[in-house]
Amino acid sequence: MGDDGVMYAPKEVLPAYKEKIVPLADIILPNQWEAELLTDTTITTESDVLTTINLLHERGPHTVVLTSSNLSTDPNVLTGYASCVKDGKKTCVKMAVDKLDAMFIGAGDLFAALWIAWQDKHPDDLEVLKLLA
Ligand SMILES: Nc1ncnc2c1ncn2[C@@H]1O[C@H](COP(=O)(O)OP(=O)(O)O)[C@@H](O)[C@H]1O
Ligand SMILES: Cc1ncc(COP(=O)(O)O)c(C=O)c1O
Repeated sequence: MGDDGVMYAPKEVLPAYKEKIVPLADIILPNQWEAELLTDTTITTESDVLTTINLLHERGPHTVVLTSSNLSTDPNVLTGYASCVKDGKKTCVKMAVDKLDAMFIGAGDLFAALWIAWQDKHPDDLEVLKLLA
Protein backbone atom coordinates (compact mmCIF):
# COMPACT_ATOMS: atom_id res chain seq x y z
CA MET A 1 0.00 0.00 0.00
CA GLY A 2 2.83 2.39 0.80
CA ASP A 3 5.80 3.41 2.87
CA ASP A 4 6.67 6.27 5.19
CA GLY A 5 3.61 8.39 4.57
CA VAL A 6 3.39 7.85 0.79
CA MET A 7 0.70 5.61 -0.67
CA TYR A 8 1.57 3.69 -3.86
CA ALA A 9 -2.14 3.44 -4.70
CA PRO A 10 -4.40 6.50 -5.11
CA LYS A 11 -5.67 7.60 -1.70
CA GLU A 12 -9.25 7.26 -2.98
CA VAL A 13 -8.92 3.47 -2.80
CA LEU A 14 -8.12 3.46 0.92
CA PRO A 15 -11.78 2.91 1.95
CA ALA A 16 -11.90 -0.14 -0.35
CA TYR A 17 -8.77 -1.56 1.31
CA LYS A 18 -10.33 -0.97 4.74
CA GLU A 19 -13.87 -2.15 4.09
CA LYS A 20 -13.58 -4.70 1.28
CA ILE A 21 -10.08 -6.08 0.86
CA VAL A 22 -9.03 -6.56 4.50
CA PRO A 23 -12.24 -8.53 5.33
CA LEU A 24 -11.54 -10.82 2.35
CA ALA A 25 -7.98 -11.57 3.44
CA ASP A 26 -6.82 -14.47 5.62
CA ILE A 27 -3.32 -13.08 6.08
CA ILE A 28 -2.25 -9.43 5.98
CA LEU A 29 1.25 -8.05 6.37
CA PRO A 30 1.15 -4.28 6.77
CA ASN A 31 4.08 -2.20 7.94
CA GLN A 32 3.34 0.07 10.91
CA TRP A 33 2.23 3.00 8.81
CA GLU A 34 -0.11 0.84 6.70
CA ALA A 35 -1.62 -0.73 9.83
CA GLU A 36 -2.25 2.72 11.31
CA LEU A 37 -3.87 3.90 8.09
CA LEU A 38 -6.13 0.85 7.87
CA THR A 39 -7.34 1.22 11.46
CA ASP A 40 -7.18 5.01 12.05
CA THR A 41 -4.85 4.40 14.97
CA THR A 42 -1.46 5.76 15.99
CA ILE A 43 1.09 3.30 17.33
CA THR A 44 3.53 4.58 19.92
CA THR A 45 3.70 1.62 22.33
CA GLU A 46 3.54 -2.18 22.21
CA SER A 47 0.11 -1.95 23.76
CA ASP A 48 -0.93 0.16 20.73
CA VAL A 49 0.48 -2.56 18.46
CA LEU A 50 -1.78 -5.15 20.07
CA THR A 51 -4.80 -2.84 19.84
CA THR A 52 -4.18 -2.21 16.15
CA ILE A 53 -3.54 -5.89 15.42
CA ASN A 54 -6.78 -6.80 17.22
CA LEU A 55 -8.76 -4.27 15.18
CA LEU A 56 -7.40 -5.91 12.03
CA HIS A 57 -8.20 -9.44 13.32
CA GLU A 58 -11.75 -8.28 14.07
CA ARG A 59 -12.21 -7.48 10.39
CA GLY A 60 -11.41 -11.07 9.38
CA PRO A 61 -7.75 -11.97 8.83
CA HIS A 62 -6.58 -14.84 11.08
CA THR A 63 -2.98 -13.72 10.68
CA VAL A 64 -1.73 -10.17 11.04
CA VAL A 65 1.95 -9.41 10.67
CA LEU A 66 3.27 -5.94 11.39
CA THR A 67 6.38 -6.30 9.29
CA SER A 68 8.23 -3.37 10.83
CA SER A 69 7.71 -0.66 13.40
CA ASN A 70 9.55 2.31 14.84
CA LEU A 71 9.28 0.95 18.38
CA SER A 72 12.80 -0.42 18.67
CA THR A 73 15.04 1.58 20.96
CA ASP A 74 18.09 0.09 19.23
CA PRO A 75 18.82 1.82 15.89
CA ASN A 76 20.35 -1.42 14.61
CA VAL A 77 17.21 -3.46 15.20
CA LEU A 78 13.95 -3.51 13.27
CA THR A 79 11.01 -4.74 15.32
CA GLY A 80 7.99 -6.52 13.91
CA TYR A 81 5.04 -8.38 15.42
CA ALA A 82 3.07 -11.39 14.20
CA SER A 83 -0.28 -12.55 15.51
CA CYS A 84 -2.40 -15.57 14.63
CA VAL A 85 -5.86 -16.51 15.83
CA LYS A 86 -6.79 -20.17 15.66
CA ASP A 87 -9.81 -21.82 17.29
CA GLY A 88 -10.38 -18.61 19.25
CA LYS A 89 -6.87 -18.63 20.70
CA LYS A 90 -4.45 -15.85 19.84
CA THR A 91 -0.68 -16.20 19.69
CA CYS A 92 1.59 -13.21 19.22
CA VAL A 93 5.34 -13.03 18.72
CA LYS A 94 7.81 -10.20 18.47
CA MET A 95 10.42 -10.29 15.71
CA ALA A 96 13.79 -8.60 15.96
CA VAL A 97 15.70 -8.09 12.72
CA ASP A 98 19.29 -6.87 12.36
CA LYS A 99 18.66 -3.60 10.58
CA LEU A 100 20.75 -2.84 7.52
CA ASP A 101 21.52 0.82 6.92
CA ALA A 102 19.61 0.98 3.63
CA MET A 103 16.12 1.42 2.25
CA PHE A 104 14.81 -1.54 0.21
CA ILE A 105 11.95 -1.16 -2.25
CA GLY A 106 9.99 -4.40 -2.43
CA ALA A 107 11.16 -5.80 0.92
CA GLY A 108 7.55 -5.93 2.11
CA ASP A 109 6.41 -7.76 -1.02
CA LEU A 110 9.25 -10.27 -0.77
CA PHE A 111 8.62 -10.77 2.93
CA ALA A 112 4.89 -11.35 2.28
CA ALA A 113 5.61 -13.93 -0.43
CA LEU A 114 8.02 -15.85 1.80
CA TRP A 115 5.75 -15.63 4.84
CA ILE A 116 2.69 -16.95 2.99
CA ALA A 117 4.64 -19.88 1.55
CA TRP A 118 6.11 -20.82 4.94
CA GLN A 119 2.86 -20.31 6.82
CA ASP A 120 1.32 -22.87 4.47
CA LYS A 121 4.03 -25.33 5.57
CA HIS A 122 3.95 -24.37 9.27
CA PRO A 123 0.39 -23.14 9.86
CA ASP A 124 0.48 -23.03 13.64
CA ASP A 125 4.06 -22.21 14.32
CA LEU A 126 4.86 -18.52 14.75
CA GLU A 127 8.13 -19.46 16.46
CA VAL A 128 9.30 -20.97 13.16
CA LEU A 129 7.75 -18.27 11.00
CA LYS A 130 9.35 -15.42 12.91
CA LEU A 131 12.75 -16.74 11.83
CA LEU A 132 11.92 -15.32 8.41
CA ALA A 133 12.20 -11.79 9.74
N1 LIG B 1 16.67 -2.00 6.49
C1 LIG B 1 16.38 -3.29 6.64
N2 LIG B 1 17.26 -4.13 7.23
C2 LIG B 1 17.00 -5.42 7.41
N3 LIG B 1 15.84 -6.01 7.03
C3 LIG B 1 14.91 -5.24 6.44
C4 LIG B 1 15.13 -3.85 6.20
N4 LIG B 1 14.03 -3.34 5.60
C5 LIG B 1 13.17 -4.36 5.49
N5 LIG B 1 13.69 -5.51 5.98
C6 LIG B 1 13.04 -6.83 6.02
O1 LIG B 1 11.92 -6.82 5.16
C7 LIG B 1 10.71 -6.98 5.91
C8 LIG B 1 9.64 -6.08 5.32
O2 LIG B 1 10.08 -4.75 5.37
P1 LIG B 1 9.13 -3.52 5.67
O3 LIG B 1 9.99 -2.29 5.54
O4 LIG B 1 8.37 -3.72 6.91
O5 LIG B 1 8.09 -3.64 4.49
P2 LIG B 1 7.57 -2.55 3.49
O6 LIG B 1 8.54 -2.61 2.35
O7 LIG B 1 6.18 -3.01 3.14
O8 LIG B 1 7.58 -1.24 4.24
C9 LIG B 1 11.06 -6.65 7.36
O9 LIG B 1 10.24 -7.38 8.26
C10 LIG B 1 12.51 -7.13 7.42
O10 LIG B 1 12.53 -8.53 7.61
C1 LIG C 1 4.38 1.30 -7.03
C2 LIG C 1 5.04 0.40 -6.02
N1 LIG C 1 6.31 0.68 -5.60
C3 LIG C 1 6.91 -0.10 -4.69
C4 LIG C 1 6.28 -1.20 -4.16
C5 LIG C 1 7.03 -2.02 -3.16
O1 LIG C 1 6.46 -1.94 -1.90
P1 LIG C 1 7.22 -2.53 -0.60
O2 LIG C 1 8.58 -1.89 -0.53
O3 LIG C 1 6.31 -2.08 0.51
O4 LIG C 1 7.27 -4.00 -0.74
C6 LIG C 1 4.99 -1.50 -4.53
C7 LIG C 1 4.30 -2.64 -3.92
O5 LIG C 1 3.22 -3.02 -4.29
C8 LIG C 1 4.34 -0.71 -5.50
O6 LIG C 1 3.09 -0.98 -5.90
